[in-house]
Amino acid sequence: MLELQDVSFTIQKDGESVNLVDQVNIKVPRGHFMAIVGPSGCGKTTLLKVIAGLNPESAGGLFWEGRNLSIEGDLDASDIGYVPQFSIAYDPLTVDESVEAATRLRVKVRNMEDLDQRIDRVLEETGLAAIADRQVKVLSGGQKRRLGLAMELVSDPKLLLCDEVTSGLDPRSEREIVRLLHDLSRKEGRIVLSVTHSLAHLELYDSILVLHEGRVAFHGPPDQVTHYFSVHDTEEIYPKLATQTSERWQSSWMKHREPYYTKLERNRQRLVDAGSLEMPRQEEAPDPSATTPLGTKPQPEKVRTPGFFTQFTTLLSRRWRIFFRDRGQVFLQLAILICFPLLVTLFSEDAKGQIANLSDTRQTDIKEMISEEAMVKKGQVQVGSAVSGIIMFQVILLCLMASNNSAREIAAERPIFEKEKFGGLRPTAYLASKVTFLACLVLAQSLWMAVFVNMFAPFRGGTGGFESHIIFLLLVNGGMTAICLGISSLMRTAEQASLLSIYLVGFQLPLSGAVLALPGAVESFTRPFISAYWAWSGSVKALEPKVQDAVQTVISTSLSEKQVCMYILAFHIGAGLIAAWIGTRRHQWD
Ligand SMILES: Nc1ncnc2c1ncn2[C@@H]1O[C@H](COP(=O)(O)OP(=O)(O)OP(=O)(O)O)[C@@H](O)[C@H]1O
Repeated sequence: MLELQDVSFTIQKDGESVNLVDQVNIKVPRGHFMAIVGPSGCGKTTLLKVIAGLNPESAGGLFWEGRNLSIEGDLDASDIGYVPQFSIAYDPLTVDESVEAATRLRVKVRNMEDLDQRIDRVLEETGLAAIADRQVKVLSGGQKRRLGLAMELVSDPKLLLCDEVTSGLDPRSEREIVRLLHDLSRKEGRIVLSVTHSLAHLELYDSILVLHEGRVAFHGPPDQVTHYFSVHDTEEIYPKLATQTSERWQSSWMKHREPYYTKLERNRQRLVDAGSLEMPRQEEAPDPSATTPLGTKPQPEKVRTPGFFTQFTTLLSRRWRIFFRDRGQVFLQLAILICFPLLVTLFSEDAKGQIANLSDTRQTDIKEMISEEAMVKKGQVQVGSAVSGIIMFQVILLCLMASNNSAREIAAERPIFEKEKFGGLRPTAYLASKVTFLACLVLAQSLWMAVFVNMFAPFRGGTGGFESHIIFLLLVNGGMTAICLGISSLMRTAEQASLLSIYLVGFQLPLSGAVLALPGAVESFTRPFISAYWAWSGSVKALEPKVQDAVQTVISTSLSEKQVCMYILAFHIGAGLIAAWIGTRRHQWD
């Protein structure tokens, strides 16, 4: 049995305490289907989140089979299913793939047969078997709600919490979903609590909880609700609620509730006698008035959460599948991959001759060069500008790619991630899958940028210079990708994350000092944060001495040693990953 004793949830608003849920007392036995209804803003979702443990209660206690959840710990993630108002499936995946991923993330299966059986059973139960191959994006509203339920049922939850799963559906689909929830509550002693605006189909519920301004105004059998409120039709309940304060409704309910609870109990006994309630295997039908001390009854087979590696591989393969199914994303990535290096080579076309001349002049016609000092200086300036420009262009384009890689990566799917975290997903497995996916993009982009540009405008490096240049391109792309991932993980919305990441990239060039020298005070403050500077500086230091000299003639910004540049870029990667890790651990349901 689920029992709430004087449960309140309080927030601070304008320096005052406001009770969004106020002293709620209810008892819900196993195998029970309860509707939570009430006018908009009365606290239905808030109460559901308190029961789920997403909003920790400010006062009172929640009990599960007599066990105080606040003291003895919450239910296991697999024991609770929470179907939120938003869709928890990815549009490009099929129904089958969505349920499979949910199962692999939530349930430690014994083998492939066990996995298939679980998926098939859930698809059958929710009526989705016939459309298992259909993509989520083409499902109807009702089918999406069924899918949301299916993805929660994979772990056989004892407590299924549904938030507005019927809103926006046509009357027929709404009835089908309520009927489905009703049937689910008849299996394995499952408690199903459903928040709904709709006062239709109330007869399918075992009990109706009417909330008013966070307080209980009624909790009893559906056929008693009109009688209690002295109305002819359920539609008249909400206007009736507005006729007196919630305190009065609450105190009135506390006085009258016993006979209604007796009726609820009688109804329940009838169901048990008729064999309509299927109780959990190895568990006796629980006595609703009894509290069960922890561990005194044999427990049904426990569903266990899979390990890090299973969750990591499931998420990674799902990410690649979503990537390849999204043609727009694949096209954009390919276009960026091909066009950005192409752009650099176009701009480097003129510079090639100048760089070659610098080499020719020095090696074959040194005497003439000395006599024509002015010409040499001019040549040096041209070569220095060209080489520095090409390197910085590569660096900036890679920074742009980085922000495109990761700015939305976590923020855009935050609600789904929070939902999966609630279901037992480890944030470290999630982050590791993101890092692995992004590392592949970073590798492809940086290596191709370095190699492609080098084919048309060879990098004039000293010993090991080109290899160092590749490393700096990898590090700057990796650093910016990690930082943008951190931003994506910390920001509340994908729009905020994108905007901040674009600003970050936009400031790289002016603050790098490669184009214009910055005032000393500004430079020493901003430089540590400007990845582009460190990659550019490191790459310039990797040039052969005479080309490096040419670059030095056109810049007034000091260059840093290669080792220092590498350490700082590695630090940027680390800082970005730490920010991403902090963000993923943070609770950000809303
Ligand atoms: N974290 C919060 N901070 C401040 N106010 C909140 C918070 N969560 C909920 N509220 C407010 O508490 C009230 C109850 O919200 P809740 O979402 O529980 O209502 P509801 O009954 O589910 O509404 P609806 O039927 O419209 O979905 C609303 O006025 C809402 O604005």
